[in-house]
Amino acid sequence: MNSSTTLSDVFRSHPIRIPLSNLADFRHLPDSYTWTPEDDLLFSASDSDESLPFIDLADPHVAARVGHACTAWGAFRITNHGVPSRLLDDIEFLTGSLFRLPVHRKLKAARSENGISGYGVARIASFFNKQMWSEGFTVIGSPLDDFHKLWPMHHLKYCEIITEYEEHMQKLAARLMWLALGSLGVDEKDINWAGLSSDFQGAQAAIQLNHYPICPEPDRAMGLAAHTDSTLMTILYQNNTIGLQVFRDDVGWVTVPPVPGSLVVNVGDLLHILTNGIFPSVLHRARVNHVRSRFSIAYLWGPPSDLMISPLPKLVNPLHSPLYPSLTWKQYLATKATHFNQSLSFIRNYHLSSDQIS
Ligand SMILES: C=C1C[C@]23C[C@@]1(O)CC[C@H]2[C@@]12CCC[C@@](C)(C(=O)O1)[C@H]2[C@@H]3C(=O)O
Ligand SMILES: O=C(O)CCC(=O)C(=O)O
Ligand SMILES: [Fe+2]
Repeated sequence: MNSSTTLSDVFRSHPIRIPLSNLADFRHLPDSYTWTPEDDLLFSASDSDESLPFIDLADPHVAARVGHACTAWGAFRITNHGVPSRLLDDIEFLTGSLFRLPVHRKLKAARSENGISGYGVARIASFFNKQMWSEGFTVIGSPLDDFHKLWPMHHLKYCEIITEYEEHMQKLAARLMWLALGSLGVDEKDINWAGLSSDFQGAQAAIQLNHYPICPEPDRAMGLAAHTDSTLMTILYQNNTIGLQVFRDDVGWVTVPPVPGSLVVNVGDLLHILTNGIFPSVLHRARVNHVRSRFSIAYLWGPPSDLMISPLPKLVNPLHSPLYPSLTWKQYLATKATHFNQSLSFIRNYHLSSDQIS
């Protein structure tokens, strides 16, 4: 993850200050953590027993299956992905070790109000009146300084895990991107036109570690509220605890139970833009429970942060005019910091009334 300075600049003009509480201290759910449909329109939308596609990456028809899942769901689960299970155990161990530290130790690496890396609540917290039952840690660029603050004696061991995880995720993300775009007939020259190299060199990423502690009243609490990711793609590992849900307009909330060794892949807003709306970026959220702590690790993968992203010309024609203007990941993150889940419709409407986004 190089050029971290560029993505880190994004939130300088969008500071957030959300108090962190020690969730383990609460025996009852405080009002400030009690969600109702007024706090989030989709809070009580119906649950469905549909299941998210499960794709074996060794399947001979893998590209068609990925393409279908991206079009119909904007998400899918994968197996046979090549990420060693030992590495998944290591990243889960790192995540558990981090969040099990006493609060005063975690706060040594607290994210600053206008910063991007470190310990804190998810950035989307600023859009809700109620607090979410979770804590997070964002890694962009080298985690060395933050990890040194957390584990003065053992930080190098944890940095190695992050580096190895990142290397595997980078390769997997590029492979999945090719499967998804290949299913639409997009080839290397279309990608080069967009300024991306065929191995997606220069792509940037964030790693988001999430912890959802045991909750006294899970039905009234929210772990991570409904959102889409501002990425090209997100690859998520979850520990063996239920919580992730994806939303489909026609069926409601679909639970994505963990399957040991598998990963979940989400289409993000930028891939939605690149495919001119063919792939939806999936709305998802995390619920909590009163039995087991839940951990998840999201690899949020995007383009070089200053590269202009726009609908691929191959996917634009007289019947399908471009739905979105060109913009960089940095510009999109800044839009998201103001317009949150309305960001795509905001830039779409802006595009229809003008041509450029500043
Ligand atoms: C690159 C990024 C995506 C993200 C904002 C960030 O700058 C770093 C944290 C990411 C994350 C992880 C949790 C959910 C999310 C919506 C959030 O609040 O912070 C995503 C952001 C995003 O995808 O917009
Ligand atoms: O914890 C989860 O299952 C979801 C996490 C997530 O959506 C994110 O980090 O962006
Ligand atoms: Fe997400």
